[in-house]
Amino acid sequence: MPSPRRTIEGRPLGSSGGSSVPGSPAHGGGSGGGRFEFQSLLNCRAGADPACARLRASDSPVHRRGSFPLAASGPAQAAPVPPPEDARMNLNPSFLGIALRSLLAIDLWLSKKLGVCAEESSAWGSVRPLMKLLEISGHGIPWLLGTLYCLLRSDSWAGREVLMNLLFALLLDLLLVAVIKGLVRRRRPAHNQKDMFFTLSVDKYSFPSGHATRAALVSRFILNHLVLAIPLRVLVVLWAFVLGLSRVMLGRHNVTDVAFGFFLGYMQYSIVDYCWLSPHNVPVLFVLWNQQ
Ligand SMILES: CC(C)=CCC/C(C)=C/COP(=O)(O)O
Repeated sequence: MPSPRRTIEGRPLGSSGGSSVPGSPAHGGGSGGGRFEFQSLLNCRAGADPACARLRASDSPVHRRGSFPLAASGPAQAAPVPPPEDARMNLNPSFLGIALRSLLAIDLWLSKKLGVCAEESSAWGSVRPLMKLLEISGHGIPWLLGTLYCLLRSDSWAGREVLMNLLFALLLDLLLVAVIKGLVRRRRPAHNQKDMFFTLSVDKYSFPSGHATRAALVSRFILNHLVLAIPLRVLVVLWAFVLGLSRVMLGRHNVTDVAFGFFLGYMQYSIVDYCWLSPHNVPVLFVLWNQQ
């Protein structure tokens, strides 16, 4: 017969003798301390043991506020030992904590469900090449090289000004995404294949999606600075949306990476618009250009 788990005092846990020695599992000092305390509390019968009474008195939020009669009676009250902060958080998770954990669980579940072309053998594996083409259409390299090429070929000042700002927007986007990815360090989904074209070191992380930020930024930029017929404007918005969706379908990202990416890209355009580079506010850029 397996022997019952014992505390460092030699009394079995879960009967009536949960120890509250700091650093012991029952006190929450070891890994998973909150769970041990919770088990001890469940197994305690009211008034059966002073140690149990001490645990109840120090753990419950009601008792901590001092409004429970047991907390004010009995010899164990002489030196109540408060549990460590992390153990209290395990027992009393905040509303925000529960909401965030639920959102994360829904995010992971939905992202896995939507990752229908993460592999060739996946349900929609046959459209994977098309998704990868979309991936290249939102990659930083073609956008940077394309903008630089157009800038060098442009023969109008108005065109140069717009392209100079697009270049600034693309560089700002790369910088902000790299900083946030480096800070958050959220791993890409487990079902992602590591076959992405030309990545930076931070691109092993997934939050936020760089393709989604670029899609939102560039499409807002184009809609504001190019005169396009309505069908083309719809196409631009559609491209941005499908590009974001394809990130999840390819298994590169979770839904929240893309949603935040869209939000960030949208806000980045506002920054670019606010700091708009022109011969009036940054004459040096345009004077240098004139001298070439
Ligand atoms: C090397 C350059 C200039 C850009 C990297 C572009 C890239 C690979 C971004 C990662 O995008 P996701 O975060 O959407 O996977």
